[in-house]
Formats: sequence, structure tokens, C-alpha cells
Amino acid sequence: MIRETLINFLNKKKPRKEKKRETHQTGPVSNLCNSTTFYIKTHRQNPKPSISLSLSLSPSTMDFDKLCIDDGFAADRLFNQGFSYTYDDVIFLPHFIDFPTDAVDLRTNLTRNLSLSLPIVSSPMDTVTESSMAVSMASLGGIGILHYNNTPSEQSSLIRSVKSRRLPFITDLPPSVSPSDQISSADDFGSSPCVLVTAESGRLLGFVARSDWEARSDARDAPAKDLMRPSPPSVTASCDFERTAEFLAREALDFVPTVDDDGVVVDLVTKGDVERVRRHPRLGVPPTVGEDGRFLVGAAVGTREEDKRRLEELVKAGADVVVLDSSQGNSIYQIEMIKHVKRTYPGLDVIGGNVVTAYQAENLIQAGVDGLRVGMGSGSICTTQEVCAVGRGQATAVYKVASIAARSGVPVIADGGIGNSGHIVKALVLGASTVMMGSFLAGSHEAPGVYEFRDGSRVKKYRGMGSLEAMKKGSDARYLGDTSKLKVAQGVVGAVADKGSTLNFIPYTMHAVKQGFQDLGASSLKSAHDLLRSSVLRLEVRSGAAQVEGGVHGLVKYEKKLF
Ligand SMILES: NC(=O)C1=CN([C@@H]2O[C@H](COP(=O)(O)OP(=O)(O)OC[C@H]3O[C@@H](n4cnc5c(N)ncnc54)[C@H](O)[C@@H]3O)[C@@H](O)[C@H]2O)C=CC1
Ligand SMILES: O=c1[nH]c(=O)c2[nH+]cn([C@@H]3O[C@H](COP(=O)(O)O)[C@@H](O)[C@H]3O)c2[nH]1
Ligand SMILES: [K+]
Repeated sequence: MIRETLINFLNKKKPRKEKKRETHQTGPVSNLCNSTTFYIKTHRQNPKPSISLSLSLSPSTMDFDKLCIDDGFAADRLFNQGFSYTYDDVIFLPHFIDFPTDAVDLRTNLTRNLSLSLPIVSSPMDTVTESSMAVSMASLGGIGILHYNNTPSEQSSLIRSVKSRRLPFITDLPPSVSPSDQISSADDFGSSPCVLVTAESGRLLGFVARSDWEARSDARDAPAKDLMRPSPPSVTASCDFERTAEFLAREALDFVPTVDDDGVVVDLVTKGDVERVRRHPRLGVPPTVGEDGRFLVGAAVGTREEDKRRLEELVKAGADVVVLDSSQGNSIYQIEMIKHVKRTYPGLDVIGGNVVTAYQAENLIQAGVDGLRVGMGSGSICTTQEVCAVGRGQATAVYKVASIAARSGVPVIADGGIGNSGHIVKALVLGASTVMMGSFLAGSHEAPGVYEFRDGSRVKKYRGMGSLEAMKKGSDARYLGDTSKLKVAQGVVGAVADKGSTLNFIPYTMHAVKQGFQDLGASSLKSAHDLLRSSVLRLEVRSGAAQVEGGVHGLVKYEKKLF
């Protein structure tokens, strides 16, 4: 509150004699609230003057001069000195806390029109985002972007899979039979508690519970219609997880199918599923769902002619937002594609990128993007800066692009280089509205692929989309169709340790992010961005030794656990 009042005050009322003062002019500005007095100091600075602020709750007990120490740099000054900084290079100075951690609100916008409860996005990479990851991200309040290293119909069926689920994980639907079919073996149930009995249209007619089938001696020879419970209780697909769980408890059911408007089963929620979901820590924020109760999902596409046909399929399948996936988004191809998307699907938000400079960003904004993805060579698997000598330190890139994008109200995604909760805080406070993560989510249960053991550790494969292996798998068309027929990798193939479920570690991570916001005195993303742009937020560059000091040091052995 105090900071917001202060920022508003500053925006409205700059000290009149600011330019004439040399430096160290201090004095009380106003008693803005009962216990707080603010002091303002102006100082000459190249190229333009700025204002730094100090505040104290009980100024009478403090030395007047100490309140006015010029401490740290404003972002504007720090990022204009010709250095390319990344997250680890910079550190925020703490500010003032007047609210609890839980009061921090991380609601944000992915694009102009799409809002999220949490600022997290999974990267469109074939070892990060398929339907399981997208469902998990949306259930947490973020969003997943499905990769496109596959055929258009494969990518569309991933969208359909996300849209057809209500649980934050993908389980196999129960097997279904027609009314005249027999269930001749217990194996026909698979791991499901029932077999669905459906009409030819797919409409649910009833189900045969495993317990009923086991209790009947003639079950193997009877048609399913004689064994089924007709008109079984079901919930509509627009019913969210909590309401479905309540229904199960109220009706004392072990499981309940969810059906769409045509009566076709889209999911089956069991008591076990409810317990599993409830075992995960909860942040208490709404999932990312549309008006129809379905999870929202994004999809990546390229900028080639054939990508227009892919886009058509993705839109039909229900994609809620598209990401034009390129390492250097400021191209004639991307500008053409942005215009095509806006012309053909005016209701569909399009994210452009990747960009790292204000010039690149402005070009894509002029072309009509609804969101910008920022990062070139900053990803854990990226070799672009080594191979092409082009890119930018991620902290500088996020600050520069976000500063220009904010003028047009275009939200920014800080993509790549996220290795811990502190990096997320830095990305968001430097102006991003969301963070996109690859390696941070790879290795989780929800990432595609299977676990394997390497040197005694359980790991999952994680690879760059510009690695030779990924290019060979699906994107030959992208590369071999190019005028140059030689393939040069801009990414590597590696592995990431098993991290467990995103449903478990993301809530803890986001709580840590809230603690960072609290230390800065920012109760929301908007408040953080206001602090940044009003220069109240102060930063410094950390020397190499300061970075070492900021980490764990001087121990022979230790275990690092976040929760
Ligand atoms: N964020 C980053 O730092 C990087 C990301 N990547 C990832 O690797 C993957 C591949 O990235 P890129 O190679 O940049 O993909 P891209 O599809 O943008 O570009 C591949 C090549 O095709 C050309 N191209 C694109 N559209 C064209 C058209 N309509 N006509 C003719 N030529 C056209 C491009 O100029 C480029 O030479 C993406 O998933 C990207 O996210 C790769 C390198 C760096
Ligand atoms: O130079 C690159 N070569 C690649 O092969 C590659 N594949 C992905 N990406 C980008 O890296 C981001 C993920 O980075 P993190 O693992 O650090 O989260 C992703 O979100 C992408 O922006 C690549 N960059
Ligand atoms: K890198």
C-alpha cells in the first residue's frame, strides 16, 4: 500500500526544482500515512535526472541523513552500461514488507487476452510438453505449449487429449464395449474399475462395474447390457475437479464418469484419483480453464507455408493460443505469419518470438502479436550464442523487451535460463509477465519419455529442439527445406534427474517466488513492475565473489533441498 501511494505520488508530482539542484537536496515530501514519512532526494545523473527514495516507519528515531542514502542502481541505469547481464549477475536490494507472503497475488497475463493464475508456461519442446504436462500446467493455473516436432494430426490429437480431461494427470479411459458384447475375461477391465457400455455414437448407456462382474457366475457369457448398471450417475464435463470430488463423496461412489454435451465419456474420476490430487500441496488458485470447463492449451507452429495448414488443424482441435516458434523471430516469415493468423483467426491470440531487443520486439508488436517470447541462447540446452555469436544475457533481454512491450500492453514471456525460484522472481520483477521453462520441468513425471538409469541416477532425456537428434526426428522439413541443405546443431541432447511430479514441486517453487516478492515489497506482478519503472526498485551487479558468497559455500558436504 505504502509503495503504491508513493509511486502514484511520484508519477503525479515531481519536485519542481529538480533540474536546478546539484545533488543531496533532501527534505520531507509528505506525511502519506500516519506512521510514515517519506524523504526525497534528487541527484544529477547522465543522461537524465532520477529520484531515489528512502522510507522509514519511525523517522524521529533515525538520523535524518541516513534515510537518504543513495543505495543501489535503478534498473534503467544498471541495464544501460553496455553489459549483457543474466539472472545470476544481478541481485535486488530488499525493500519494505507490510503484507504476509500469502497476500502476494501472482495472477498475470500470458497474452493480451489470456490470463493465468500463475505465471508459468511449459516450453514447446518434445521432451517437455505433450498432453500430460499441458494438463498439469493448466491445473496448477499456468499453461502448457505443445511442441510441433510431430505431424499436424499428432499435435491436434494432443490438444484433444488435453481438452478431454478434467484431472490434472492423464489416465487411460476405461475400455468400452457395445451392449451386445461380452466381457469374457477380467483382463478386459485393464486397470479400470469398470467397462463402459456405449452406443455406436459413443454415448454412455451404462457401465459394468468390476465388482458386479466378479459377483456373477454367468458373467462371461452374458451380454454387457444384462450386466450393466443403466443410467449410471455421471457429471458433466464442465464440472471442475472440486465439484466432481464433492459429488463422489455425497453420492458415496467409488468412481464417476464425466460426459460431454453429447453424453460421450471424456474422463473417469475415481476416489483414488481424488486422494492422489489432494495429497499434492495446494496454492489455492483457480486452474486455467475456459468457459466450457476445459483446460486451456497452447500450440507451437512454424512460419513456413505448410504451417498455415497445420494451424488450421490446431484451431479446429481447440488450441487456445499459438506460439510462433523461432530462435530469431524478427523475420519477414514471422511478420507474414502473424498477419495471417490475425487475418484468418481474429479471436486467436498469437505469441511471437523469440526476441531479445527493443527493435525486434517493436517490429513484431507492429505486426500484431498478442504476446512476446524473450530469450536467445539463454536456454540450458542452447548453443546458439556459441554457434552464431548472436543473443543476449537473459536479464538484460527481459528488461529491454518488457520495457518496450509495456508501452503497447503486450505481455512478455521470459523463456529459458530458469534454474531456480530466484530466477523466476528476477524474470518477473524485471518486467516479464510469465516464465517459460524447459529444463526446470524436464525430468518430471509429466514430461514425455521414460525414466532410465545413468550413473546410478534416475533420469529422463532432455534435448534442444535445434539439436541434431530433434531435427532428425521431426523437423527435417524445416531444415532440409531451407535453401541451405547443411544441418548445423544449435542445441544439445542431455538428461535431467527425476524431479517427481510438477504437481508437487511447482506449488513449493511458487511459494518461494511469493517470498521473493514479499522481500521486495511487491504484492503483485503489477506492483513489482510499478516499483521497477518508478525506480524505487534497486539492483546491483554481483561480483564473481559475491555470487559465490550468495550460494552455499565453505561446507565439506551438504544436501540442498527446497522443501
Ligand atoms: N530460444 C533460443 O535461443 C533458440 C531456440 N531454438 C529452438 O529450436 C527450434 C528451431 O528454431 P529455428 O531454427 O530458429 O526455427 P525456424 O523454423 O524459425 O527457422 C529455421 C530456418 O528456416 C527459415 N525459415 C523459416 N520460415 C521460413 C519460410 N517461410 N521460408 C523460408 N525459410 C524460412 C529460417 O530463416 C531458418 O533459417 C525452435 O523450437 C526454437 O525454439 C533454437 C535455437 C535458439
Ligand atoms: O539454442 C537453442 N537450441 C535449441 O536446440 C533449443 N531448444 C529449445 N531452446 C530454447 O531453450 C528454452 C528452454 O530453456 P531452459 O532449458 O533453460 O528452460 C526453450 O523454451 C527454447 O526457447 C533452444 N535453444
Ligand atoms: K545456453
